[in-house]
Amino acid sequence: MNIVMTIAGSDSGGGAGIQADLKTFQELKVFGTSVITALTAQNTLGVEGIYPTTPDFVELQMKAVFEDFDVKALKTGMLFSADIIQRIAKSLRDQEVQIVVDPVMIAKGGQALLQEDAVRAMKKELLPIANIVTPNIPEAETITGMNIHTAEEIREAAEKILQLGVDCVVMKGGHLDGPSAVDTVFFKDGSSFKMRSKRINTKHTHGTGCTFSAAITAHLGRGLSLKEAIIEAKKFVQGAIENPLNIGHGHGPTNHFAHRLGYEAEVEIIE
Ligand SMILES: Nc1ncnc2c1ncn2[C@@H]1O[C@H](COP(=O)(O)OP(=O)(O)O)[C@@H](O)[C@H]1O
Ligand SMILES: Cc1ncc(COP(=O)(O)OP(=O)(O)O)c(N)n1
Repeated sequence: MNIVMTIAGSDSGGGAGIQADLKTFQELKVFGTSVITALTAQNTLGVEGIYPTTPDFVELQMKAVFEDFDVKALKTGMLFSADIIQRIAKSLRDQEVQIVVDPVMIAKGGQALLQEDAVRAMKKELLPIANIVTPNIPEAETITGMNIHTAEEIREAAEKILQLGVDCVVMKGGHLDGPSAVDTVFFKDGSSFKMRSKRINTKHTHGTGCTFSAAITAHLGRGLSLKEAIIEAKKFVQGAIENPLNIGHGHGPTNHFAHRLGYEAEVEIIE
């Protein structure tokens, strides 16, 4: 059995965070372990409160899992503070594990899930040891200090992020306009490719970023290459968005069961 880990915040509404990650792991047939950085009181309408875990207890959760399991790949999501990020980076120093960083900063409702001074720690401590980082456009703007509108600016921003030491940057296009949802992937050897899918006109996109990065992690845990894992994850999240559950009164969750029901989403790869 391939074992993976999520280091993230809990979403009481079940659509994002630890809950979305574990559902994705289960659907993709890997064994999911979890390290909780914060509890959120949250539903499809927004975040009502945040109760962070102490850095000591984050470290203890990681130690408990690592000393018992051979974790092949892990993802990080909501990390909340610089202190928690520093402790995670320290705990990962001696581990041989593939690392996917989803640089979660702000929830769809506008609530901050990462303190402002934590971005520095993410850039200095976490991205240099990561294999893949998956920023959406606003997150890439915060990391690079750039305004990003054009394809050329997406490439420039990705190059800046690669310079921090990560092997691969997936610039997610969910926040851009147009009939397609296009994500552009850049590797440190200079190669890149685009993944294009139909943009779904829906408000039920809560947890799309969490689900995408968890699916990448699951596929890395199953032994796929970085490129294969990213493509398979895009298909998984597309299927989950295309088949909404229509639950909750706000931005509802994506549908992780679509994959189990054999739904095959179309994703065009442009080299
Ligand atoms: N309306 C949509 N239709 C199709 N794909 C989407 C849509 N919104 C987001 N995606 C895809 O979902 C994944 C997560 O992207 P995004 O929503 O930008 O992340 P985040 O949740 O971090 O803001 C990406 O692959 C993106 O292209
Ligand atoms: C606990 C927790 N973690 C992450 C998020 C953000 O998830 P994301 O996939 O980016 O989805 P939206 O918040 O944009 O819907 C979260 N809300 N809660």
